[in-house]
Parts: sequence; C-alpha cells; structure tokens
Amino acid sequence: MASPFCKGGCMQDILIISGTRPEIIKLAPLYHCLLASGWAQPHWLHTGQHGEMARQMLACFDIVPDVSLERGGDALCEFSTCCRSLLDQVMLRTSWSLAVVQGDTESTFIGALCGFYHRVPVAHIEAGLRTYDLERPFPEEGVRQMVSRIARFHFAPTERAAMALRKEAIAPEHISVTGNTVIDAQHWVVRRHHIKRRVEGRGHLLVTAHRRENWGSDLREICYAIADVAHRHPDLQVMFPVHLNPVVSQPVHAILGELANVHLSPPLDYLDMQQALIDAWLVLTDSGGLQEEAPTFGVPLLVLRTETERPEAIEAGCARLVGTRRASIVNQIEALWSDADAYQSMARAGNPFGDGKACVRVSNLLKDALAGEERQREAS
Ligand SMILES: CC(=O)N[C@@H]1[C@@H](OP(=O)(O)OP(=O)(O)OC[C@H]2O[C@@H](n3ccc(=O)[nH]c3=O)[C@H](O)[C@@H]2O)O[C@H](CO)[C@@H](O)[C@@H]1O
Repeated sequence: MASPFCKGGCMQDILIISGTRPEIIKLAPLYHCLLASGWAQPHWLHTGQHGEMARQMLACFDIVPDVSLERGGDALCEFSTCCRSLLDQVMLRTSWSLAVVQGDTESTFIGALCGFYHRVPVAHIEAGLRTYDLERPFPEEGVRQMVSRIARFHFAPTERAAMALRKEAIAPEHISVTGNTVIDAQHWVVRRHHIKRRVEGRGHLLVTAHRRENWGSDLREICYAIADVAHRHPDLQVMFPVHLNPVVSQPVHAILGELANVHLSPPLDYLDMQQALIDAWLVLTDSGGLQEEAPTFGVPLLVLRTETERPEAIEAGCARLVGTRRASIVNQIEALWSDADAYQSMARAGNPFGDGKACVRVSNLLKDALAGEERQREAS
C-alpha cells in the first residue's frame, strides 16, 4: 500500500474501515470527498464481514479497497478475532492520522478498538443513534455505545443524536452535527446516473425486511401481510429484494414466491435500489438506511419495527411505525391506499436526516481538528 505520510503541508493518511453493505454506502461519499479534498489521502480497508453484498456496493461507488482482509471464518467470533489481528498489522504499517468507522457493526467496533489501542484518533460517522435497549437492536446498540466511549470525533447525523452524546458526557467540542452521509450517497448516484422517476401513476410497493429481531414469526407475519395486500390489489406490483441470509430468504420465498404481482429478487445494487425507491408508491421496511433515504424522494415509509433509533422520520411525518403484526401492517397500507390527503402529507414531509453536504462538513471539521492537534504537538 502506497502511504506517503508526511505531516505539515502534505497529505494526512486516513484509514477508512468498512465491513457491511450500509457501512460502504455511508462511507463511500466521504472517501470521494476526502480524495478530492487536497489535504487527506484516504485508504479504504474492507474487513470482509460482508462478502458479495459488499463487492456489489464497492463496485457501485467505484471503490477498489487498498486493503481487503481475509475473513477468518463464518462464525462472528472467528471473523472478529482474525479481523482484530490483521487490522493490528495494518495499524503498524504507517503513522495513520485517523481511523474512520461508521455505525454499529463488529467491523465498526474492531476498527475503533484497534485505532484506540494504537493511539490513532477514531472518527465515528453516524454517532449518537440510541434505543437504550441493549437487546434491541442486539448487538448493535451495545456496539454503538462502546464505540462512543473510545472515539475522538463524533459526527452525529441529527441534533437528537448529538444530544444523546452530550448526555453521555462526551466532550461537546468533539461532537458535530453533520447530517447523515447516506443522503450524500444518494446525491452521488442520482447525479452520476441521472436517476429520475420513470413510472406513471402510483408506482409499486417496495419491501425489504431482514433484521435479526424480525427473524422467525415476525418475518412470517410481514410476509402474510404482503400476501394479503397483493391479493386485494392485483394491479399493485410488489418489489421485494431479498437479503441473502437463508433465515430470511427461505420463509420469504415460501410465502410469497408464487404470487404473480410479488417480484422477489436478489439484493439490488445501490443504483437499482435508488431507482426502485424513486419509482415507489410506498416503502415497507425494517431497514435503517431506507428510513433515511425514502424521504429524499418523497416516498412515505412504514417501519416494520416497534421501536426505532431514527424517531426523526416519525416526528417529521414521513414515516409511521407499524410493528410486525399482520393486521396492523395491512390496515396501515390500506389507509394510505384510500386516503390521498394522509398520503400526500407524508410525501411532503421532507427529509430530517440531511441535505447531502454531510461529507464536506466532516472533511472540513477533520481538517481543522487535525491541524489544531498538530500545532499543539509542535508547541509542546
Ligand atoms: C440491527 C440494525 O440496526 N442494523 C442496521 C442495519 O443497517 P440497515 O438496516 O440500514 O441495513 P440494510 O437494510 O442492509 O442496508 C440499507 C442500505 O442498503 C441499500 N440496499 C438495500 C437493499 C438492497 O437490495 N440494495 C441496497 O442497495 C439501501 O438503499 C440502504 O442504503 O445493518 C447494519 C449492518 O449491516 C447495522 O449497522 C445497522 O445498525
């Protein structure tokens, strides 16, 4: 790996650590922003936590990782221990100015921990999301909180997230509200690929569901609700890109596989997903990222969960929390089908998660902060 580290006027070497699909999406625009910044040399490291879905996303954002770690095994513990030891070697390769992690996965945690032990400052993107229930989502809520203890720079997507961090006694000068970088990712692909709405009329119902908390009976309830709606409205097309995990794909295919107006597909690449989103009438999802993205295109969203660490969408009026009970999901969809005013007020609510300029804010804040630390070091 080329790493021409030279401080004071030269590039700062920044290690960007990704592991899963959403991390890649939310870090990709920052990578491109830093690459164009003139002050930073970003290096992309992929931990291998996600395989195929990660490759799909990296290609979509024109990113070739500088380092790709070998996955130590299928079990999380094997992945985790192997990742820790390989990442440790990468930390020693050069004098990193910064390690950047995003979100709340095992890769986020191992990345932050390695940075911490090597005294490399850690920047946490999408900091401050909380449910304060360590069981939901498990293990993500615990991971987020642990990363917040050891990160130096906390980039909160919203004021609410920043407030959570301040309440946890994180130094306010290390917390910045930037907006969510996923909106930057959307703007990046929309600009680059000229995405615009292509359908006439209502459009389709877009569904994703894969979260661990919904595995089992909840996922089956969700699928039966979709089947009910598909039967009632044969002209409504349902698009459902299905997560590759067999715990998800098996029941989804078993319950919905034979319905003529339900279209099951493998995961879409980001470009196709954004096209599917902009063409949608309604989104039904348990995904975090989609909760943030749908309002960009004015598409109302029903959240298949009983709690969310993104209450901003509910408060802004662009999303409703519908849980996972069959009857409740069907009723909420039917209500929006027949009540044009309710639908329009959700569609016009706007996006509370950002304006597409989060990465420029992060880059400028980091540039100033790292220069300030450099001056302090020279003075002492
Ligand atoms: C338990 C929990 O809280 N977990 C969260 C969850 O994050 P999430 O819910 O946002 O994850 P997904 O729904 O997988 O991704 C969403 C993104 O993927 C795009 N997309 C989706 C389907 C597709 O076919 N093609 C695509 O392009 C889509 O537009 C969007 O941008 O998992 C992360 C670790 O995996 C965690 O860190 C995170 O806390």
